[in-house]
Amino acid sequence: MSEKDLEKQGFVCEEIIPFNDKKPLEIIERSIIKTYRKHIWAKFIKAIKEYELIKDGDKIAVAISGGKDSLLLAKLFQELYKYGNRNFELEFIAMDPGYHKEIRKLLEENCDYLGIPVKIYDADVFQVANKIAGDYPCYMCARMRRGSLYAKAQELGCNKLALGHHFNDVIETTMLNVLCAANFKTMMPKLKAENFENMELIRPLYLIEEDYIKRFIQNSGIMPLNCACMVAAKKIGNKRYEIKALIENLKKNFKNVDISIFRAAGNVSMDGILGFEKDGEKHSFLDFYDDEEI
Ligand SMILES: Nc1ncnc2c1ncn2[C@@H]1O[C@H](COP(=O)(O)OP(=O)(O)OP(=O)(O)O)[C@@H](O)[C@H]1O
Repeated sequence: MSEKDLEKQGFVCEEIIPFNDKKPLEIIERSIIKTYRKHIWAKFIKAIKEYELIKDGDKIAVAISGGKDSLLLAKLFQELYKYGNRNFELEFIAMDPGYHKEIRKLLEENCDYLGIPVKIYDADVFQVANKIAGDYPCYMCARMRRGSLYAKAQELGCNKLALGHHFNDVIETTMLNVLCAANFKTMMPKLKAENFENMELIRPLYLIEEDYIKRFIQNSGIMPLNCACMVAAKKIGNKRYEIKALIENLKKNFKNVDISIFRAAGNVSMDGILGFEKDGEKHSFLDFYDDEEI
């Protein structure tokens, strides 16, 4: 699919336009646990319980890009802190990778309006990724961004970094890996950081569908950062957008196909695979075949 076709379908830097003026903060906060109780709040709590994302004494750095997902993530953590047993601490961090002045201002205004005490710091990610990664800056940018966020979280004494990836990010990653990288690997709800000791990454929006996040933000009247990237926007289209469109099309003919893709990662049959990789080492089913009883 060409960039033009994707744009026509609204898959390139889709703008999220509010449905109404900004609602008062108390109304926005209440909507999270009332209007969106089933599709957002309950799923946030479910992911935290099911994947054991929070442990007593955790200090969690919530990473805010200013987009719809991470703004919601920050509000969810604040609500949990308000009503939960407060067995954890929170920090809110945002890295300015070289945003345009207006975008930085929007990020500050939104966090201010939403009562999120965010610590914004500068990092030269856009320029460096653009310089060293040529036509494909996204991968490099994402890696550098992750490293920078881990470092900031650690500096603040945090042991966890929370990111705003959601259900659709998870299934798109699974499909990207099968269709483009010839492997079966999903996006995990939590993982241990490779280069940062005692640091874990958690994804509390893991079970929340993107459509509800969009709806929540549009109803709140907040204008999130939509397309803050200053580098890739002018370069090639992102394969992720094509996968998004593919899944949308599949949904027309296959009932609950999104849920099936999601669940596949939890139902892998070890008797039905040719090989697997564990801790960087490859294994074949033949390694075990002769030892198994007939
Ligand atoms: N500049 C940044 N500062 C802090 N956190 C960031 C930044 N960029 C990304 N993140 C974190 O990484 C997550 C995934 O980033 P990605 O760019 O894929 O976000 P997204 O899908 O556009 O989500 P969002 O709507 O939150 O921007 C974000 O939800 C956020 O938690």
